[in-house]
Amino acid sequence: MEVLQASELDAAQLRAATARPRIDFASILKTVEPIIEDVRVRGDEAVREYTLKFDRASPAAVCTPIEDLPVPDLPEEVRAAFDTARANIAAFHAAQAAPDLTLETMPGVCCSRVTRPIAAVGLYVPGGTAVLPSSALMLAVPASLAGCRTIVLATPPRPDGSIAPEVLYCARAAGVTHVLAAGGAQAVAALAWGTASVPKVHKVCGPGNQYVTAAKVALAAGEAMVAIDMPAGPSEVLVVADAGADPTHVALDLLSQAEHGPDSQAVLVALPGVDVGALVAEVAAQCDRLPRAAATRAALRHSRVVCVAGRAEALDFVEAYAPEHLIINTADAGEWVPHVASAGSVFLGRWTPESVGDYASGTNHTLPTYGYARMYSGVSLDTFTRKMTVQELTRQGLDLLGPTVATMAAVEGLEAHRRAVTCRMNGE
Ligand SMILES: NC(=O)c1ccc[n+]([C@@H]2O[C@H](COP(=O)([O-])OP(=O)(O)OC[C@H]3O[C@@H](n4cnc5c(N)ncnc54)[C@H](O)[C@@H]3O)[C@@H](O)[C@H]2O)c1
Ligand SMILES: N[C@H](CO)Cc1c[nH]c[nH+]1
Ligand SMILES: [Zn+2]
Repeated sequence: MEVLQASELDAAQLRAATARPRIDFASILKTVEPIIEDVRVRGDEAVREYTLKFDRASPAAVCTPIEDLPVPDLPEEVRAAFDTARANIAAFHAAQAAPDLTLETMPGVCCSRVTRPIAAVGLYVPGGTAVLPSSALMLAVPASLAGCRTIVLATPPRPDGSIAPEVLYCARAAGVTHVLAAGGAQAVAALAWGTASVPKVHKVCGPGNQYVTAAKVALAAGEAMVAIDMPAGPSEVLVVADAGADPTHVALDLLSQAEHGPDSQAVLVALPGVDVGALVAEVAAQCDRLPRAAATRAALRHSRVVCVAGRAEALDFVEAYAPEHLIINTADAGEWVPHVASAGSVFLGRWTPESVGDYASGTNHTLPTYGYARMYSGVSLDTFTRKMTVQELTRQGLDLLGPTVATMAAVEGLEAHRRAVTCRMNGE
């Protein structure tokens, strides 16, 4: 891990210090666009072919109603863990439901805002390098709570064509209606266009690798009439540590996101008194013990340590980086939050490893990466709903508001707009 001094960085060096591993979006699009078009034209047949090509699997069916899939038999301990996580995620997301609102803006002019579920949604659960049943919970629990009727979960099948039983268990428990045995751009395209077996959805949500993310962005910008949640790409973490932070805790927190894959990134912001040399050595030593050491080491190659003079400099760097996950491992962690503007999810104090949010505290782990935490929120109940406004005027309300509307319509030269008002007011 490269070690930098925040105070010595000029503007260009700061940009470099906050940069993520470069993604050649144009070249990924060149791969992804023909897949999207092929799935639009040939539907399930194309999905089958790409699944064979990229995942070396031939599932019995491309997409299956969940009730037709086997009920997975998992060890009691694993079921209990999934059930605890699901309960916490459900509790935190159910509490996010905002009441409808009604306001009389002028006498007799009544405006309301009501919430409606998105009828059909697609949930992408990554499965290329690791099976992520936790992502099934993070997506399906809020979709189900929001009241989405059709919930299609897509995930790459295993080599024998089946869906990982852990994903299936979480999908069933959380209210998924269909399972699409496909990953990558072909899965996202099948969800967005719909095929003979895959119900067309209105929104595709969930994290994934560069092909998944590029397909989501390309489809949302095209003719498929589909929305996406956000660009949720390779996982990343920024840890702020003070001299009192346990070096092993800090090292493992950094590694917990680096181990997601070679394109992940881990950044340590070290406050005065941190023994940076010892910490970097601890990261390397802990990394060597991991089953995914090679991929993790690759992620560490573009990870870095930034030494800061104090809280203000640390916060400036956090803002410039806008991390997906922000861990504040300091004695005064609680005092930092009011000063943090841009992070996907924040983990405070000595006893809050990022892993708890990845799995089971109740917050959502589907979060914006790559600096998108500046403008996107993570997945929540809102991800699966729309707000619809409603208005009703009384005769008195129209008399009061009508002249304003008629004048504005006249300014815009839209005569039918003006007369729709005046004919009601005075039969003009
Ligand atoms: N931001 C978040 O909230 C969040 C949450 C969980 C995981 N993640 C990230 O999700 C990612 C998961 O990636 P993954 O690869 O393990 O699984 P994935 O399911 O996203 O991707 C696997 C699919 O990629 C496609 N693919 C692979 N190589 C291809 C190629 N050469 N051409 C075209 N398509 C190809 C295949 O179709 C395959 O099914 C990781 O980067 C992880 O960090 C992010
Ligand atoms: N850290 C990932 C979100 O960026 C989510 C995850 C799933 N499993 C473990 N971690
Ligand atoms: Zn993780």
